[in-house]
Amino acid sequence: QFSQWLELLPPSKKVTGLILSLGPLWVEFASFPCAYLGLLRVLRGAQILHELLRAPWLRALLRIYESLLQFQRAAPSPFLPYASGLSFEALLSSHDSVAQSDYLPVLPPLPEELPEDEEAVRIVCLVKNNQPLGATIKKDEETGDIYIARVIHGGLADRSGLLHPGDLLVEVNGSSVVGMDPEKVIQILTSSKGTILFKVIPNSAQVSINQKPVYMRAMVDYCPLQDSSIPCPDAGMAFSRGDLLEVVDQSDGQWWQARKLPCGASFAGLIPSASMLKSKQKEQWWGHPLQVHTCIRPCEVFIILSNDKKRRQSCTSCSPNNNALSSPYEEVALYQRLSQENHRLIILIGASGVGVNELRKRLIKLNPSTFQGPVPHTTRPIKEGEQTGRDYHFVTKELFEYMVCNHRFVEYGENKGHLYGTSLDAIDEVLKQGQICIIDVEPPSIHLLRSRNLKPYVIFIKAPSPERLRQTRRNARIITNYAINRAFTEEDFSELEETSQLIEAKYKQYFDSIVVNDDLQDACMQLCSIIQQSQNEPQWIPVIWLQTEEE
Ligand SMILES: Nc1ncnc2c1ncn2[C@@H]1O[C@H](COP(=O)(O)OP(=O)(O)OP(=O)(O)O)[C@@H](O)[C@H]1O
Repeated sequence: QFSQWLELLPPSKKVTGLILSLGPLWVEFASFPCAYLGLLRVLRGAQILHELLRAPWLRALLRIYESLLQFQRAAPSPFLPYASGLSFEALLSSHDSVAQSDYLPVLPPLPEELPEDEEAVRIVCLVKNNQPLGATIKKDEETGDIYIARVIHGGLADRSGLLHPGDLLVEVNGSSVVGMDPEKVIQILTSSKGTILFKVIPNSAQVSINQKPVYMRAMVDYCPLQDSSIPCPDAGMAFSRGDLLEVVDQSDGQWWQARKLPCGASFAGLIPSASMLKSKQKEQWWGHPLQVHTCIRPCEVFIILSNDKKRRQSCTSCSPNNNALSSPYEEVALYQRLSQENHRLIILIGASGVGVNELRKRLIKLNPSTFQGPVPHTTRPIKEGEQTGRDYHFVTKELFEYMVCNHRFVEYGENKGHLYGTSLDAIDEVLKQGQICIIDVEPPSIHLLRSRNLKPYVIFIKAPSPERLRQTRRNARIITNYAINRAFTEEDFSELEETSQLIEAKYKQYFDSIVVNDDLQDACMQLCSIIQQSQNEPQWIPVIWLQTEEE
């Protein structure tokens, strides 16, 4: 009904008509919430009204309306029409129907010729709440002018749609701010209560670019409070390796705006762009500490309105990759595996002795038709009862070395004079049979396996708390370089805990999931369900894995 009525109105009266109808609608919402909302849902107009009410321009209009009403109540003036009992709705509709009213102010006619250098001024009224305003300001040191430097995506200023980067800030609450220090402007804002009035000269060169968000996985840690080059530390957003970031604004080549996912904050924070972060990494890499931080004082100020089995040797001392030169962000996209596609490779990572192999064996035993491990290659002679292709691929030393030279092995090593290795071909064989291939490898091998074909899903098997580790492994046996099947010693436990922490700290950006191996049965069940999810539910993967070879 509402939309039909709105459609019948001539274009000039649509806004007026909408405003006129809003008052009663609010009242009805409040009076009969359940029944009325239920009825509204079936009306076509409800959708339109909902969209309209979310529009920034209408919100701004309603805020102005609210402020004027407050002003009217607080200071009735004989010169204003609504002070004489005429409602604000009537004032807005007065252009046509009530234009002849005696109560209307008589405005001087527009001059025939407007001076060309006349600048439009915009008055912006924002209601102070507990959120930051979501804009930064900076001073032009030559002219003393204060500008809006940045409008933070999703913040109050952004949602109002009334403040834009490059707008010249002329007055705050009626006081001129020209030539003032940005910190002083912030002081005025912090000390003022209720609504805040900004007088700005809009940036005429402003272009509104509607950017699509880009999703990135952080491959490095970042803390704005430790970065003196950030234009406004208060607006910065800290992140750690592995965090998923929704980058909502890349218009500035140096400082992007992003939110962490899953989305908690309604507004974005400043993060360094990929090129910016890369150059910071390079600076650190070349080790010129005096040149790293050149900017001593932030130049923008954030406006805040209030406050076979061999023991594995985990290598954790070397860097996973060359951090200084690798990309600080990895663009990702949601991927849902199609039923006709190969399953994603499952990689289990963990400190030696944490139980990676035990969990892998249990999963395969639990459901051998679904889960399988790749058949390893070896140069040792075949034993009685063994079958080539089932227990091992028994190959000659020459063939093994040829495969090494051709990078066919994910990992290989020597034990008692014989070579053993896990090949990429053996992984492919499992996947081609439609099974889920599960492997456990050393952390650095992740890099070799991160490919478009395998789309690996990495699960970190984490050590439980020190107490639970000792309790649960009381009867467990381990294989070491020197002894087969001996009980864990206190030294083993300490080493296991330390290595587990180091692996997590260095490789967490590659982990898709973490399973704490406390109770073996529980860990196995948890692993099983995570693996099913990895294959059947949408997951974030590097965009590059979704591109074809030519791209
Ligand atoms: N949650 C658990 N509770 C009790 N015992 C466990 C648990 N997880 C593993 N174990 C036992 O700990 C021992 C070491 O486990 P496992 O062989 O799987 O280690 P690993 O992580 O593969 O390390 P490595 O490759 O060095 O052998 C095994 O005896 C295993 O049965």
